[in-house]
Amino acid sequence: MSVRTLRIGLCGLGTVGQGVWKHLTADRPELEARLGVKLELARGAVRNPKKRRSVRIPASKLTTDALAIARDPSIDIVCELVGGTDLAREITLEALRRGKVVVSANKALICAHGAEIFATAREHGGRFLFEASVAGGIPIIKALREGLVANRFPLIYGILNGTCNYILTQMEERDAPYTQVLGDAKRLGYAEADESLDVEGWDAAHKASVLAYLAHGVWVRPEQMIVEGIARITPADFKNANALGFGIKLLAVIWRDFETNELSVRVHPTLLPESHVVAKVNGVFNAISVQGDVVGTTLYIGRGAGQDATASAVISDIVDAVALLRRQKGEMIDGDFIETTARRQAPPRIAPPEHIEGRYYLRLTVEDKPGVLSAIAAVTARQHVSIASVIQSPAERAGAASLVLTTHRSNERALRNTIARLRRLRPVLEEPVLLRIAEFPE
Ligand SMILES: NC(=O)c1ccc[n+]([C@@H]2O[C@H](COP(=O)([O-])OP(=O)(O)OC[C@H]3O[C@@H](n4cnc5c(N)ncnc54)[C@H](O)[C@@H]3O)[C@@H](O)[C@H]2O)c1
Ligand SMILES: N[C@@H](CCO)C(=O)O
Ligand code: NA
Repeated sequence: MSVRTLRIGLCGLGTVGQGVWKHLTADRPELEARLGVKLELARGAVRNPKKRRSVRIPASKLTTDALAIARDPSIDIVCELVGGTDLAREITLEALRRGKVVVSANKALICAHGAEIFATAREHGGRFLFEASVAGGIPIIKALREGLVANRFPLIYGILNGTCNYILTQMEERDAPYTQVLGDAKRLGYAEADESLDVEGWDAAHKASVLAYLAHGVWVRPEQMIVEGIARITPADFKNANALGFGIKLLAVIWRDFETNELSVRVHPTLLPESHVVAKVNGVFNAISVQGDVVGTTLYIGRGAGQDATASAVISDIVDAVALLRRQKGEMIDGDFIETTARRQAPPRIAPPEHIEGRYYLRLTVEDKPGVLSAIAAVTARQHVSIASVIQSPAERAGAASLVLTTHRSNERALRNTIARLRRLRPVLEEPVLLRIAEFPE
C-alpha cells in the first residue's frame, strides 16, 4: 500500500511560523516513521516574500494570499500563525468549512470567536487544535482535556504571560528599567505584535478565557473579568513586597464555587509568599496550578513563549491532526473528541465583586503631614476594610510619603469603593496602586 502524504500550509511565517518550519523540517523523518504518513510542508503565506528569514523556504512555496491556503483542496492541515482576530478568523473558518484541521496559537482569536469556531468545526467536520495558544510549550490544553478529564476544577491559577514574567523578573533581579526590559522581551520573540496586550494583562486574560472554557464550558469575555497589568509596578513595590516576605507575579485566576455555581476569572499582579513554588518561576517560564476535585493539585511549569517552545506545541497539534485525519479516513478506530471537560450541569454565573475575597496591598503616595493616616483609616473603616500592616517610607516627590497598607480579608467591591474614596482625599497625591495578596494553596 502506498504511504499517504498529508500536506501542511502555514499562514504566517513570523516568530512561531519560522520555528514550526525549522523544527518540522528537522524532525520530519522521525515523525513520518512514527506516524506512517509522509508530511509535506507544502505552502507558506507571508506578507513579504522577499524578506530574509531564518529558515530557507523555496520561493515557489510562498504566497501572499493566506486565504488561498485555507481554500486549497490539496492542503489537509492549516496552521494559522498570523495573529490578530480578523484575517485569522477568516482563515480559520474557511479551512474548517472545508473539513480541514486548523492548528492555532492564537488565544486572542479563540477568546473573541471561540464559540463560532467550535460550532463551525462541529458543523463541517473540521477540527480545531490550539495547544500553543496557552502557556506556549506546556501541554496544558492536553492536560485539562485528556489527563484530567475525571475532574471538576474549583481553582486554576498561574503565570500565563511570559513577557510579563520576564519583565517582572528582570526588574526584581537586576533593577532594570521597564522600557529596556520590554525591548529585550520583544527582541527575544516573547511579546505580542502589540505589546500592550502583554503588559496590560489582556493576553493572560485571553488565555484564562480559553482555560475557563475548557474547564467550565462557558466563554468569559475580558470585559467580564478584572484585568490589571504590570505597567504601574515600580522597584519600590518589589522592595515593599520583599520586606513583607512576598514576590510579585502577574497571575490569572479561574475560581469556581460549585455550591453557589459562581465563576470568577481575573488577571492581576499578585503578592505571593516568597516560599510559594509559583513565586520561584522566573523569566519567560509560565506555571499553572490546577486543583482537581479528584486528583488534587497538579502543577505545570515550562517556557510560556518564544519560538522553539511554541513550535513544540504547534507540532504536537500537527501530530494529533495526522491521527484525526487518519481516523476520518477509517484508517483508525474513531473515538469521541472531547471539546471541554466541563460537566453537563447548569453553566456557572459570573461572581459579583463582593463575592471575590482576599487580602490586598495598597500603595498610596500622600502628603507627609499630620492627620493623613487617620483620614485614610476613616475611609477604610467606613468600607469595613481592616488594615493588617502599614509601612511608611519617603516618596520620590518632595514633601510626600509612600504608604503601603496590607489588609485583612476583604472583597473586590469594598476595595473598589475604598479606592474611589481615597482618590478624592486631597492629601492622596497619585492614583493608588492595588495589588492582591495570594491566598492559594501550594
Ligand atoms: N511569539 C510567541 O512566543 C507566541 C507564543 C504563543 C502563541 N503566539 C501566537 O502565535 C501567533 C503568531 O505570533 P508570532 O509571535 O509568530 O507573531 P509575528 O508577528 O512574529 O508573526 C506573524 C506573521 O504573520 C505575518 N502576517 C500578518 N498578516 C499577514 C497576511 N495578511 N498574510 C501573510 N502573512 C501575514 C506577519 O508578517 C508576521 O510575519 C499569534 O497569534 C501569537 O499570539 C506567539
Ligand atoms: N506574548 C505571549 C506569547 C505566548 O503566548 C507571552 O509573552 O506569553
Ligand atoms: Na500550551
